[in-house]
Amino acid sequence: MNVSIVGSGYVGTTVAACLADLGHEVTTVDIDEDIVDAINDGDAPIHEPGLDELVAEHGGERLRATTDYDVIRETDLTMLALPTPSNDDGSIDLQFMEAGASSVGEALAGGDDDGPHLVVTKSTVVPNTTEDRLAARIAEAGLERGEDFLVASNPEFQREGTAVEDFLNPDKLVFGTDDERATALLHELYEPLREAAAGDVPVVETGIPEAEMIKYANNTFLAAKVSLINDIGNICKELCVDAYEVADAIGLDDRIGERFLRSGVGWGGSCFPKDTDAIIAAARDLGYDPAVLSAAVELNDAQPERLLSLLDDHVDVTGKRVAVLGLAFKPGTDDIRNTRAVPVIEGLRERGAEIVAYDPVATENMRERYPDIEYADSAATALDGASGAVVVTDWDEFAALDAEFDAMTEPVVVDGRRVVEPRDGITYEGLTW
Ligand SMILES: NC(=O)C1=CN([C@@H]2O[C@H](COP(=O)(O)OP(=O)(O)OC[C@H]3O[C@@H](n4cnc5c(N)ncnc54)[C@H](O)[C@@H]3O)[C@@H](O)[C@H]2O)C=CC1
Ligand SMILES: O=C(O)[C@H]1O[C@H](OP(=O)(O)OP(=O)(O)OC[C@H]2O[C@@H](n3ccc(=O)[nH]c3=O)[C@H](O)[C@@H]2O)[C@H](O)[C@@H](O)[C@@H]1O
Repeated sequence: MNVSIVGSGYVGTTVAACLADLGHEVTTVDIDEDIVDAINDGDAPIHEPGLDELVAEHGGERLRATTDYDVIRETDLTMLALPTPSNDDGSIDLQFMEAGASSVGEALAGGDDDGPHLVVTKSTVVPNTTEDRLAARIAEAGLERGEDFLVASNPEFQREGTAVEDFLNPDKLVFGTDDERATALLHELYEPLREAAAGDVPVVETGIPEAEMIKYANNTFLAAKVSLINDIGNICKELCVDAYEVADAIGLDDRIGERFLRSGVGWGGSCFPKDTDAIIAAARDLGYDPAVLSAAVELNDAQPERLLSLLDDHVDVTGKRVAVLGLAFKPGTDDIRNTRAVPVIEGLRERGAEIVAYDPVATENMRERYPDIEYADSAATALDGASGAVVVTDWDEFAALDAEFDAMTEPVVVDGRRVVEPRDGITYEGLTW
């Protein structure tokens, strides 16, 4: 098939490169010329394992990029993979989606009338957005839904750090449609993926708002699961009980499941925080206050300060050098959006600490946000002379740290991710164990 994808960030580029690898002709449309040039030159615009190889192989050939929306007229369907950030009150900000939908409408209106063009919402949007807001923007170009264009929702469940692997081997595909022609096109699009996937890939055929809600239910359920294990972990810490042994045991109950039971400094990233806020705001708008989700957010917001209060128990960090190990919101990515490192850095600054931060790949992104803190080029350099270290991201390399702690002035390590091995010579505090 010939596919266009509007928005070539974390999701758009990964989906585009994977679809190209599966044999489709794919063009991404982005307003950022650097991203467009990178893809056409065969360079991935973001850090994501496995993506460099795919973009190197297909970029400029089966995978192309452009700033020109008109290209979508030549394609069989268009996916919208545009940002859906939060407004100040937590509600979803649809300005990028609406601008993209308007541009798609204008591009389609400028072409020949050769049947309806399918526009698929890949981005995470609150239920009814695709039909009420995006279809309306497309129609403003003088197009008729059903005649000139169709809309559908096909939410994406990939995680950063494993996005390529996740996209190619999803646990489900969700097709939210109101028209058999749209359903058929989505089946055609994903047929090569289902053939190549390691296991069976079930397809959930449903309505458009249901598909949109499935995405929020999926993300908020997982976020709340982590908050629940953090709540249990905080109790465990008070009781001197190891929350990880508890989690391993309850994870054996397949009604609970072993995944997403790692307690610690909390969930960050580009999606859990904004999606939880967005669905809470949407619910409150309708007069319903979701108590469990609100509590999950509140608990998550408090974990970084719990981490720092454990450090306070051992060191007065005022005027002292403190190492922050890990800046990315999770390992395997350079993404710092809503990383727990930000409240940790803020809390250390409030305490008057001199921060030295280290991350294997996210340093440059964090330097843009905090140009005035010191960045080390290795964990060893960050620890050298530090009075206290806090672990914020569970990068594998932190598990191998050992003699490096000997260079600390006050060897206190507070681990927010259970990654450092406790050893003789350091005071080790786990957040929930
Ligand atoms: N990041 C992730 O792993 C996942 C994200 N999602 C959802 O996917 C959506 C996109 O997220 P990301 O890829 O992370 O966003 P992103 O911010 O990485 O990428 C968005 C891209 O859209 C481009 N853009 C903005 N306005 C545009 C316009 N009018 N026309 C063309 N291009 C435009 C930007 O230049 C950027 O390259 C969001 O709704 C997010 O919630 C869903 C699953 C996973
Ligand atoms: O909508 C999205 O963007 C994506 O959001 C999450 O993916 P992602 O944010 O990339 O990463 P996760 O692995 O889910 O981790 C999110 C946060 O939870 C934290 N986490 C995760 C698992 C756990 O056991 N404990 C824990 O604290 C991580 O450290 C991280 O800060 C979902 O897992 C994806 O399915 C979804 O597509």
